[in-house]
Amino acid sequence: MTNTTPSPREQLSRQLAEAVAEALRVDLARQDNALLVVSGGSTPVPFFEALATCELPWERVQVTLADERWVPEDAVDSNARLVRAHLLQGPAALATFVPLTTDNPTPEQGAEAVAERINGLAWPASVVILGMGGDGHTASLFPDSRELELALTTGAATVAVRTPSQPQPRITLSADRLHQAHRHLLHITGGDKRAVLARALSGDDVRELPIRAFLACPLATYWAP
Ligand SMILES: O=C1O[C@H](COP(=O)(O)O)[C@@H](O)[C@H](O)[C@H]1O
Repeated sequence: MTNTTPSPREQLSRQLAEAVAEALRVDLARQDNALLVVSGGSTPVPFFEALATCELPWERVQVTLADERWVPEDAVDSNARLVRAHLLQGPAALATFVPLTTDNPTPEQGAEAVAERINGLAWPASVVILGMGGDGHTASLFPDSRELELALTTGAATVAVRTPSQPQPRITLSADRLHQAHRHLLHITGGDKRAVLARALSGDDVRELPIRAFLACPLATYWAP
């Protein structure tokens, strides 16, 4: 007999998907469109798949990313590719997806065009779902990024980011733009990330652990082992 009990991570993804879908429904009851900002990486895949099955007027939902590697959309490590493959499926394919890259060779050259595109969306976002790396980065706000200070302080929508610890240049939504959302959720899994979050909660230096910039949003944490 096969074991059909969902794993804690699957249960977490389902709970997160239901919470996000309900938040979108609430906002869509009083406005034409609602914007969802998602993160990339490996953690959100089961959440994307669970959200894609939720009943929503998807044609009124807009989706964009908290950050992106400056790679072609069909690259294996493209967050846009991940969203298209796992979230924009079935009825959810009717959502409007706005990616964060252009054909320009660098994010510095493309950032303005991306900001223009992004500014056409239904801000403030209904929900921002943040991820977090083992170094305390969230979106592409990395502790070792040259542009961390700029990304934390600018009023612009996007910032091109160069980070010694990362192989590709990136583009990120600014902290200001992310802060403007109505709701902030953190989706993380595993003991290592729980320990990083505990460390973040016990100090206040945002440059050491950039996730600290969002702890007081308030930030609802979805964690599973
Ligand atoms: O680089 C990134 O990493 C974080 C976390 O990724 P994960 O693979 O540990 O889930 C993610 O939140 C961010 O959007 C992504 O660009």
